[in-house]
Amino acid sequence: MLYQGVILAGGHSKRFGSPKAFAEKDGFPFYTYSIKALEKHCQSLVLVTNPHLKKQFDQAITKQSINIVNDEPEFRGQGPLSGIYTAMKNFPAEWYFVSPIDVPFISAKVYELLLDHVSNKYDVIVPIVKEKLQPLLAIYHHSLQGAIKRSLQMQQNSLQEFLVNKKIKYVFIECDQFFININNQEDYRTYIQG
Ligand SMILES: Nc1nc2c(ncn2[C@@H]2O[C@H](COP(=O)(O)OP(=O)(O)OP(=O)(O)O)[C@@H](O)[C@H]2O)c(=O)[nH]1
Repeated sequence: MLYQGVILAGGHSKRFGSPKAFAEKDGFPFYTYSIKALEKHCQSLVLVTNPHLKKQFDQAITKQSINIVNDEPEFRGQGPLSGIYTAMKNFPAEWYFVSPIDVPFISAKVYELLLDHVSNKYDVIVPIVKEKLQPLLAIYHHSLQGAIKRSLQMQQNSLQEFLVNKKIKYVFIECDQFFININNQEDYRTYIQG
């Protein structure tokens, strides 16, 4: 089975104040933790970003095995769904292992737990952590590509809303540390420097 890693890196880090993919934990930029977690399971990785950040990623990531692309122009700036769609359109695979770039405590273990549930019965395998759905760190089946496209065409950009009526396997995960999400400077002080 072909597994494609997708790193969502097209956000503008407005709340953080500077590109958070390049903020560091223990001397390594945040995005490297997503690469590390996905590399263990995926034959190929794509980082989907925006034209403002692409050059910075091109210079920082030298591994040939990691593709760096912009969101499809027709859906640019429409959020994470646009990144997932771009990966599905340009990098054919059966399942897409998705990660954001602002979860520097992420581990390959999370995908290992989700992978156990991969089955053609489902469209998406999504973690639930402390009763909260985590759709940015989940596994998506390629058959969703058309539905994602239609949703984006209608400007329905919410990932949570997109998942309504999809065949979802919810995977309850105890360890919430993996999902710590750095959105602003206060999060950074609390979780990274604290
Ligand atoms: N490819 C792609 N990724 C996106 C897009 N919008 C957000 N993301 C990514 O999705 C993840 C979650 O997004 P947010 O937490 O809202 O990050 P953000 O948009 O940079 O942050 P704010 O500007 O503060 O809302 C991050 O990894 C972002 O880089 C987009 O339009 N395209």
